[in-house]
Amino acid sequence: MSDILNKILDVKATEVAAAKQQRDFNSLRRDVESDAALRADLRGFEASLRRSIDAGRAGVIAEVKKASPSKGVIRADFRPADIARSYAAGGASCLSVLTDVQFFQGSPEYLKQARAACDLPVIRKDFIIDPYQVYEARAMGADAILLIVAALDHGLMADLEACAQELGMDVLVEVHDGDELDAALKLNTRLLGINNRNLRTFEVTLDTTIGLLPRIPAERLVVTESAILAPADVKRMRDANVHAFLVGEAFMRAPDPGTELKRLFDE
Ligand SMILES: O=C(O)c1ccccc1NCC(=O)[C@H](O)[C@H](O)COP(=O)(O)O
Repeated sequence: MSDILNKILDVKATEVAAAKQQRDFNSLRRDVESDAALRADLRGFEASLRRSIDAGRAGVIAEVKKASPSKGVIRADFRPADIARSYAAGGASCLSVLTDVQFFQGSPEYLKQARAACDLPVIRKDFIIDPYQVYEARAMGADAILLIVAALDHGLMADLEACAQELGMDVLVEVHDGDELDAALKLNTRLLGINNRNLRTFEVTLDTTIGLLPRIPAERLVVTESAILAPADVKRMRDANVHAFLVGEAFMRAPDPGTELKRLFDE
């Protein structure tokens, strides 16, 4: 069965092959590793989330997302730098910027623009299947990458994690069910995303996060992802001891995303 995740992964394989034709891996790697300014320019993604939580607030990864496969165009008037400034003013801990072009109408340029407009650490939100994309992520300024367990076998996922961590980036590993959780817990990263959206069917339920919580060791920092739309959703998660959130649509549909962030998390 060819679902949306498989379609996206097929396109990613083609994109990576084309990118390597434009610029080979060794050249990209040399440039990233020899750039002293880039090496020094890391903002600490996990550290920023933990600072918010240690201060008694929610850790909010605020997403910069124009469109998605499940919802189509979400924000037609899409200005990443303005959105980033609004999120920073609204109290976000970190940004998530979609860099996928074909399915989310994102762009690496959007990541650069958003990061340049504020002091927040940024995760490259894309479908990473090759070390080449990890180096690309750092080259565009990313402080963290997302690894989706449903898209990767364990050996590759461990290699991608090692590659990101060698470059000083944090890794958010994303799961949706118990088997994926078992695989994710074999990685070193402490950032564990639970996606409430099934990436194959688009169904959403916050029960996904709640159901997996008892199996997660205390040292992991759980990030609940997708379908957080109202203060009641935030309360439900915080009552269950989940204090880190990745939110896109609810903010992107609001006239001022940072004001909506405050409304959702301060009410
Ligand atoms: O959102 C989709 O339609 C989608 C489809 C296929 C793969 C991934 C997809 N979304 C990525 C995300 O998980 C969300 O952008 C992120 O968690 C924020 O979700 P939301 O707050 O519901 O916009």
